[in-house]
Amino acid sequence: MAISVPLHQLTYSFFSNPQGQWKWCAKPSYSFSNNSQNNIRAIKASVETPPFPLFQNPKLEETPADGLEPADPDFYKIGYVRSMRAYGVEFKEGPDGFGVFASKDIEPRRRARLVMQIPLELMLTIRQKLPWMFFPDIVPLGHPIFDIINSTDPETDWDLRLACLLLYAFDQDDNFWQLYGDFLPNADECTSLLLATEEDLMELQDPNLASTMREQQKRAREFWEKNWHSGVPLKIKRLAHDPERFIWAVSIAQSRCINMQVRIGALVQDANMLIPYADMLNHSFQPNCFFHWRFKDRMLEVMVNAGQHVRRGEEMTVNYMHGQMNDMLMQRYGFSSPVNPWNVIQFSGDARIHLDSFLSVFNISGLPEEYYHNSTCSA
Ligand SMILES: C[S@@+](CC[C@H](N)C(=O)[O-])C[C@H]1O[C@@H](n2cnc3c(N)ncnc32)[C@H](O)[C@@H]1O
Repeated sequence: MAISVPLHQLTYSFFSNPQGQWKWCAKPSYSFSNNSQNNIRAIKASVETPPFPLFQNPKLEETPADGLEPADPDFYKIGYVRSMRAYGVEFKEGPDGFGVFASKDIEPRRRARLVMQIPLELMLTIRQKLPWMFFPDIVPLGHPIFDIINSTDPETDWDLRLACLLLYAFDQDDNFWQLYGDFLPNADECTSLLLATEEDLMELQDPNLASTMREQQKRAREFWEKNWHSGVPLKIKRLAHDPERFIWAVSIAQSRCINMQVRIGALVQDANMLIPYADMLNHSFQPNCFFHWRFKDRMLEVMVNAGQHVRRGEEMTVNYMHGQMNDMLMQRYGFSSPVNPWNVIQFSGDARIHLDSFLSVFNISGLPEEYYHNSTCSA
């Protein structure tokens, strides 16, 4: 797992791309190398063909024309042998980290179309309400991590709880997340502001967001100090030797958690879930995909919208947040969107007429659309 890079050795920076999007990153670019041992995300394609037929894996090229790197075949294999299925999609590394791309044209259909299925067994899941419950049932009663998770508030501490479960899963022999962890962003790749230094937070030029992030960092650090003190048993200690490791796990939980109402057996429950493969979908306010929980088979399905045309090579996306402004996107995921519709000042039809008539006094009329937008939209 690529998570032990000491934070103080890194240079973090905020940068905006030509589209006006703000993003925080420990390094301005990714390292395209296949070396998970050296804390570098494994992404390089090999020329082996995966031994399973359902994946329509693209023919791997030495230098991809689109500048994106196909995922390591192992990335598919570890999920496939445990019943994850994907149809007509491929995972590639690009400017926003891993993303999911169409490997063939998807013609518009009257009904939504299935592209991925991920079974419950591969997910890390914690219920939001007491009695708390998690899947898969990997934490034995009496294990001290059980007590640590149990000491939290299920409604507010979902991120701390998921972080504990994730760290615990990494430590379990033969647990799927031990393998999947190699494909998660490490501390210098993860854009979460939880990993930002004080200097970086000052650069935000948003005192509210900066102070929220400081509080969140403090909360995660204090939780680690309380539960990872020198007297804890080794089986707890080794899950997170330092607070940076724990804060990294919280940032993974925050930036990848999917909240869903799932029915498992007779229980319908709100759950916080880390869902492998689905968590590689990047965000768009005009997404072409959505998530669907399939009760019968207890699996998450990623569906392409009805009527949606997706061309080969196009990115598949979901909408992470409805009705939230860029500061919320920054807080949770470490990026903002220049086209966030919730950062637009809402003028009612009348208000806009009033604005136009006010401006006409100054001989200004017919302002381009962007002048009606809130100029503070980049967090
Ligand atoms: C759920 S993960 C998606 C997979 C991720 N790209 C990866 O490499 O593992 C969410 C993270 O992806 C990145 N991301 C997703 N959508 C993005 C977007 N529209 N613009 C910039 N970064 C984005 C951010 O770093 C965010 O914290």
